Amino acid sequence: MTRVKVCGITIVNDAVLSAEAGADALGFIFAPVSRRLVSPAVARQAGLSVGPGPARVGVFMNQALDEVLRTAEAARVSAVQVHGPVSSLYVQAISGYYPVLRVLRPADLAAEADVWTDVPGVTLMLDAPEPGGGIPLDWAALKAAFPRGAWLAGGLGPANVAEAIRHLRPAGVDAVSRLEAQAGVKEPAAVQAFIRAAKTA
Ligand SMILES: O=C(O)c1ccccc1N[C@@H]1O[C@H](COP(=O)(O)O)[C@@H](O)[C@H]1O
Repeated sequence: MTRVKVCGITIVNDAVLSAEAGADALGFIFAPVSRRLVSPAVARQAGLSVGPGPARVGVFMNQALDEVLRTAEAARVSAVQVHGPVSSLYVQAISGYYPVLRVLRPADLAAEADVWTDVPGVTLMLDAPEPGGGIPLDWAALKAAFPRGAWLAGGLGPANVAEAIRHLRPAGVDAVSRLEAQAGVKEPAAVQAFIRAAKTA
């Protein structure tokens, strides 16, 4: 069954409702550019409030390695998601401490996907060039190159996630924009419908 990540949690109660709806992972964005920026303290409290079930993923973009590790520790996340043009050494360093979701854009696939094939602790995720922008990828065009075991993000929501899964059979799906009432605030019905649609696809 496809695993489901609900990203951009900024409120403890949104973590609880996502976990109750069946989310396998919750995303906490620590990239300062994001409209869904959350503090490590709130992320930590949210993690404590959902019990041992869902993974807690810290999301970073173009941030220094020591900042990533310090923030992840303070927030007590269980995995780290890495966006941006960082080196493989940077990703490998983080994977010594946390399972990593390494996010690539379709344009990066040819150069970078093979680097991470069968590397323990690193899982690929395909996302649109503008993370958190709500723009879907061209699933049909990606089909031939989509790496086995990779996750999919980019403009996914209740209305299109089943179709995306049918095209690419990702190991997991991830969404933000289409699950929100406003930036950083979840729309409970959308979260529930997204998880239901992904799990039954
Ligand atoms: O959502 C953000 O603000 C964000 C900022 C910086 C890095 C990642 C961010 N979000 C990631 O965007 C994708 C999906 O977004 P959407 O569903 O297309 O809106 C997902 O990987 C989030 O973790």
